[in-house]
Amino acid sequence: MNDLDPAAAERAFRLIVTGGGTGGHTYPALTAVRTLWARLAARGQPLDVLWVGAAGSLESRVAASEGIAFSAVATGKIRRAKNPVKMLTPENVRDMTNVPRGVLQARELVSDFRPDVVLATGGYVAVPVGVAAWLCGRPLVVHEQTVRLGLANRVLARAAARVAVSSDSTVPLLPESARSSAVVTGNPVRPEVRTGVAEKAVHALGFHGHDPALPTVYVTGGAQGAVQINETVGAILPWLLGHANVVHQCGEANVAALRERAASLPADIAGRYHVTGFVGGELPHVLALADVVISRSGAGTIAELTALGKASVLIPLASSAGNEQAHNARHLQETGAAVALVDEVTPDTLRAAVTPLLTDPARREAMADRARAHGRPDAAERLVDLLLSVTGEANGPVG
Ligand SMILES: CC(=O)N[C@H]1[C@@H](OP(=O)(O)OP(=O)(O)OC[C@H]2O[C@@H](n3ccc(=O)[nH]c3=O)[C@H](O)[C@@H]2O)O[C@H](CO)[C@@H](O)[C@@H]1O
Repeated sequence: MNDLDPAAAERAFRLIVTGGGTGGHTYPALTAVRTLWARLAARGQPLDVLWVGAAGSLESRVAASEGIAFSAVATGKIRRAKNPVKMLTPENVRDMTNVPRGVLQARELVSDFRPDVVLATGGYVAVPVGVAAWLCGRPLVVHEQTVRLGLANRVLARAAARVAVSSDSTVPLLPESARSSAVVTGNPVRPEVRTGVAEKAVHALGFHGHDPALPTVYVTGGAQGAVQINETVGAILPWLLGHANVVHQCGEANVAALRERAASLPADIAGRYHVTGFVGGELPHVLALADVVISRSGAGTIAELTALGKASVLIPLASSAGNEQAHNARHLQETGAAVALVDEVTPDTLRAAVTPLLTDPARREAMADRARAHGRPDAAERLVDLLLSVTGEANGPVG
């Protein structure tokens, strides 16, 4: 057990965490909470956590399943348009009024809870909570998962005591006033992601036709699935199954159509194809089984693929904020750590990108090693160091 001032051991460390909307913002927050809990437990100090998020959201479900106290605040997504007048849609006007309402609700929560620190991991809901932290003079740590700052974090970076970023290349892109408070921590990956066992995936998925003599391709479009990836993979599926087993995560909304399509595959290869809407608790095992991953390039997925060292073909979501998924994919491609299919995504370009990775194991392993060189397995620990280091610092107008 580490040394700790006895007075501090009696008192719980108080954390408000906010962020969500997607897995990319939610899971790093969860990983930071778990890592902080373990760090404090090792020195005999309890942790009190309140997660502030949107009602009915992914983060509310994750907090409930982890036994973390949760409070909802109003939040609004501002839909951007090139012409500012076009932003005055009824949805935007309603959502704009939600933001000040959310700030008032969050200010009450922060002032009642009196956190030692507030951690914001992005998403629209983080804005009112981060602003409330600043208004109440509580230290705010912002964590950014992507190379380019998301909109919520661009707003909050100016109010933060520290801005934790996932890549060195983010620092020059920060607002000038936030650069001196930037710390490169990396993007925390859920610890269980590194504990997968390939054989367990075959069992957990009921993937009875899996051929252990062939490599396995994991196709994933993020939590919702990606129609573009589903269609492009679908067009080369009979060819792909001639060379590999395929686990295809396609999004719950698409699973029925893809299963119907799979029913017409020739019998000798059909067993090598496993399609599923969402990969839940078995994700670590599926990643362990995968030799090649075909995926979107959201920051969470990239952090996992680099932490594990996986060869991948990345097909970025073209409409991601600031085109950051394309930036993520190109960033890895520059060092041979992935193949980025950015401009021309067709069955032919996908087949050309995947072929050498399936037919040449040495090439695949070299790419996996270069991907691993980008990984930051200690990201959660570094973020926790930062949370503990700002405790007691004054921040904001009343600090
Ligand atoms: C559409 C959108 O706004 N995307 C953004 C969102 O990504 P989004 O959250 O969609 O995607 P990420 O790659 O960041 O994270 C997805 C997470 O969900 C997990 N997963 C996925 C599928 C599945 O079946 N099971 C499962 O557990 C992945 O392993 C990963 O941990 O936030 C990221 C982080 O700010 C951004 O980089 C993305 O551009």
